[in-house]
Amino acid sequence: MSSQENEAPLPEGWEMRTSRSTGMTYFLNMYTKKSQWERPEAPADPGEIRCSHLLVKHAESRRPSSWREENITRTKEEALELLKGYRKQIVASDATFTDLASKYSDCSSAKRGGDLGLFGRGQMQAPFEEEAFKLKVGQLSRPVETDSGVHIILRTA
Ligand SMILES: O=C(O)CN(Cc1ccccc1)C(=O)c1nc(-c2ccccc2)[nH]c1C(=O)O
Repeated sequence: MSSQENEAPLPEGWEMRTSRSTGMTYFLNMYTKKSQWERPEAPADPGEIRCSHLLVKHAESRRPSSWREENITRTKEEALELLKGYRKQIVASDATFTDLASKYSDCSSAKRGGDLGLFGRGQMQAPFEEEAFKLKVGQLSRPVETDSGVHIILRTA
């Protein structure tokens, strides 16, 4: 029994492989298919993820206007209260994320149930990216503030 087999399980998203040419053990990131010799300490970076979000804008949003409302005047606190209410409904299964995002999100993605498609790091505003890349698939974020407004994020892939 080599030391490798009886060590702690690998972090999520990694697999152990043996090099056909050298017989050496290496580690494969199952998302990006990148390999490395060092035993990984953290879950594999997924490279790209897919999320949906529900954005509630407010008077301090960089662009306080949306398909829903020409001139958005609610305060940031009111926006946060609205968003917490939507999150409660989703967690209690009283409504679906897609349904509420379609009806209430101030982002143009509301037309797609909040779906933003696949994105990698460096594409979204930093607070949004930071929260989104922490989520496991199927997990719903806590409210996140960006220059656009306040969001809840659902990781879908
Ligand atoms: O922040 C601004 O100056 C204006 N934006 C940026 C924007 C505007 C149109 C389409 C995409 C992004 C928004 O306010 C905005 N941000 C988002 C957004 C923010 C974070 C993640 C995904 C979308 N959606 C919107 C929107 O109107 O539809």
